[in-house]
Amino acid sequence: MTAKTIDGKEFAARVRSQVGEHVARLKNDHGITPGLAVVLVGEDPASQVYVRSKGKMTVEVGMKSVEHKLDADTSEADLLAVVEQLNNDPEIHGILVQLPLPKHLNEDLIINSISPAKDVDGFHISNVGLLGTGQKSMVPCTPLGCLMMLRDHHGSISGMNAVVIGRSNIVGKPMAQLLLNDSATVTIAHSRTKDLADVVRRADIVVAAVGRPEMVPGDWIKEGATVIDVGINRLDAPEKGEGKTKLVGDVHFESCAERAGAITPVPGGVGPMTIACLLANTVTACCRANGLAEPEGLTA
Ligand SMILES: NC(=O)C1=CN([C@@H]2O[C@H](COP(=O)(O)OP(=O)(O)OC[C@H]3O[C@@H](n4cnc5c(N)ncnc54)[C@H](OP(=O)(O)O)[C@@H]3O)[C@@H](O)[C@H]2O)C=CC1
Ligand SMILES: Nc1nc(=O)c2c([nH]1)NC[C@@H]1CN(c3ccc(C(=O)N[C@@H](CCC(=O)O)C(=O)O)cc3)C=[N+]21
Repeated sequence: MTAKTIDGKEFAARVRSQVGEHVARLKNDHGITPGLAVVLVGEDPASQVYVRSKGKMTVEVGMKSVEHKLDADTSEADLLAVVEQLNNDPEIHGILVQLPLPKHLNEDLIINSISPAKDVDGFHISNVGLLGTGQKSMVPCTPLGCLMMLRDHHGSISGMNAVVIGRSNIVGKPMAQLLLNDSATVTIAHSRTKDLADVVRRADIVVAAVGRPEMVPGDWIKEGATVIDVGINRLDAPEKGEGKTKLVGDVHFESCAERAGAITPVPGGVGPMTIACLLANTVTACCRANGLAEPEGLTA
């Protein structure tokens, strides 16, 4: 079997155009412009890539975009003050604090200082709890993007065997929760999992969120399975020229594509969907803040 490549770039463009329509309606009918604030502390290169394309796309869909770039040695008190100011700013509906934060800052403390209603990353403890109990919440963008692609491809994933490789709070765990809420049978694998190959071989859906370049080989993939590759790994690519780099995922694309039924590429898969879902979450947050009907199809 040769897999269908799920075009995340194209899917994300569709989601963004839906978001754009909602933004236009909010402006025309209610005089409201959704606003998204991104806070970046220090200069993590992966984060910078993300912040750059995010800012561009926020403006493209007609939303207000605010960026706070703080020095790597910013104190916890100063960062908390920035978050507090954004919490109280009526023109800001979504707040994202870029992770990872420099070591001297307590990530949990900072994340939980964001107003849950503005927590468009869905990382605040009350959003995590709401998602875990199947209540309306802000849903983390990367897992939400993965879920949208799975629903689009399969219609329903009810009863399917899903394996999530990785158990981080930002990807693996919320991904497993969303799959479970859609009635998949979910296994979460991690670095202590025994016989990972055999675990993955049972999966109808494989979501790889490990952070290890091309770790999942094709011979782990059940014939016809759907493979969602969350990994973003930047490698040196001397074959492209001196000093050049390339992005690869956590799955070995060519060999997995030979066995899978469908697969997401890197780049152009989950990454663009993450940003589209961030914009979708900001519109959702804005509608909720104003007591307006929220967009359909853009939430879990
Ligand atoms: N496309 C996008 O929008 C996004 C992409 N990413 C990418 O997704 C990947 C994962 O990110 P994130 O969840 O933050 O990463 P973390 O490093 O926080 O988590 C990685 C997880 O993978 C597990 N793991 C590590 N090695 C192995 C192994 N050999 N076998 C099985 N499991 C293993 C770890 O297990 P343990 O818990 O036991 O240590 C851990 O649970 C990265 O490549 C990241 O760049 C992240 C966010 C957004
Ligand atoms: N609070 C917080 N929320 C996040 O969601 C968050 C974060 N911190 N820290 C960093 C990770 C990483 N992340 C990416 C999002 C999009 C792409 C993306 O669009 N990637 C493009 C490629 C971009 C390129 O060419 O470099 C693609 O896959 O096609 C990548 C990575 C969000 N993260």
